[in-house]
Amino acid sequence: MDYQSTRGKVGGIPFSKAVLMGLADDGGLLLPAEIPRLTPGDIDALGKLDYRELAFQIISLYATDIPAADLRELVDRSYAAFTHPDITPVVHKDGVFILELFHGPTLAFKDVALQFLGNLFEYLLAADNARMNILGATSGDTGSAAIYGVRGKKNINIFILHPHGRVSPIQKLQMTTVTDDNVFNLAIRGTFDDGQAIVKEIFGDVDFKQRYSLGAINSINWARVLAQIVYYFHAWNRVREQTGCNSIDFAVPTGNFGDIFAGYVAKRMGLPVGKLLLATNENNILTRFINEGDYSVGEVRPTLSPSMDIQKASNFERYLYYLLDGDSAKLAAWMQTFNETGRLPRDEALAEKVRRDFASASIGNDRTLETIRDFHAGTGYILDPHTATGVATARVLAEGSRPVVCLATAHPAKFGDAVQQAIGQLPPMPQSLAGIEERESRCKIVDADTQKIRAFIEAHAL
Ligand SMILES: Cc1ncc(COP(=O)(O)O)c(C=O)c1O
Ligand SMILES: N[C@@H](CCOP(=O)(O)O)C(=O)O
Repeated sequence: MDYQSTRGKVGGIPFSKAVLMGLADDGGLLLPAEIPRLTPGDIDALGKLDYRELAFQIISLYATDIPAADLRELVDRSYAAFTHPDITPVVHKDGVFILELFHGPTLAFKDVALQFLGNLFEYLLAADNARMNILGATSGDTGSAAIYGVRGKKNINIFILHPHGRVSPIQKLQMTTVTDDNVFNLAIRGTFDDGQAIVKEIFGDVDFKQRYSLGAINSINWARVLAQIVYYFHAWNRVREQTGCNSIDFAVPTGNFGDIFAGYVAKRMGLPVGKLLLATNENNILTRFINEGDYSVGEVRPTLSPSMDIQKASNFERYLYYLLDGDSAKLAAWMQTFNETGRLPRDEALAEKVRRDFASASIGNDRTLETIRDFHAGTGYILDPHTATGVATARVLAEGSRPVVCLATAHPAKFGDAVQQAIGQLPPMPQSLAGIEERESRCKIVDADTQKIRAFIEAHAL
């Protein structure tokens, strides 16, 4: 399988090179040259597999230059760090299916891909005795999952930018209490969007990128999206076993559009998905796009679901590529317009096409709290505030004819303040967080300034 850029100037790249490249060298995002289409028989056969074997089978379709035995070992090792035997179990509560994606080391869905990506980087670098300096931006969860994925690994340093004062206290501690020599946490005076723009700008300087062998752990890296496709198949199998349904909907709390894009790819592979229900918080640019065709950027507002406090959704470019039927020239022009004006041209015919696959709702803080409260009162189950936006969206938008799977993207213990506000008690603390407040912590506060970040990397890179 070869990879090509959404902007059309980079192509014919094998999987392993695409993983190391991260952002395409023409500024676009890498996509597989084609999305494999599975038959209903293939999908039934996948339904009989456990999570590790399913992951191996799906990833094999795209990672065609990694020998099968090596890939199997990478996958097995990546999911050994999960605390639930089903890796991403599905539970049935109050009429919805909850896909629990938070049983990895840092208690958010990011672990599913970043445990794998950390091991994959190590494997690819070892083959050439090479080094890598990872640069990533986080609104709270990617950062710690990436750090846990590569902490202490030889030949890798990691630099993570998070928005100062805009992540939850536990999210911050999960990042900053990892004091291995190869980990550098930078709290920027700005928003996640500022951090992501800095990362893209630095990756866009191809000389700098090559000189320091920069690696990407954000969902601009195709391997992230790839590993996230797996749990859509897994959830389908589990729900089908229980209900005998013919198709399902997924409700996905969304910020950078990586997770829901993985669901879109699963649908294109043949998974019987009815609608992808996209949940946003007050940072609702994607909801406005889906419902009104209006893609215009606003201020990033702090909310109770801080990991979704994003306006410029990186992976949206990958989706636009398919929406524009692979017209790279038009897409490149659109992205330039967006960068210059903060908005995309309105196109009602395209918006209509979008609504065949997606429906969306924007869930404010009050509704988020109300959903956590009601769900807890009815079931005893505690939703984290991100998952609550998905459950609320499912309640508003589900058509009733198909089961809905809500992606539980984080463990509630990461967002204790919001949970306490909703139900008057803190969620139970998982063992992995015990004593985290007492651990030594390391973080540098910096301006959201590309030159300063670049200089920091130069001074600390491998
Ligand atoms: C807990 C949580 N939920 C939802 C999201 C949104 O996912 P995505 O950025 O892939 O749209 C994030 C951040 O990525 C997150 O950390
Ligand atoms: N919500 C994310 C934002 C970054 O998204 P990514 O999927 O592109 O890494 C976070 O928690 O950092």
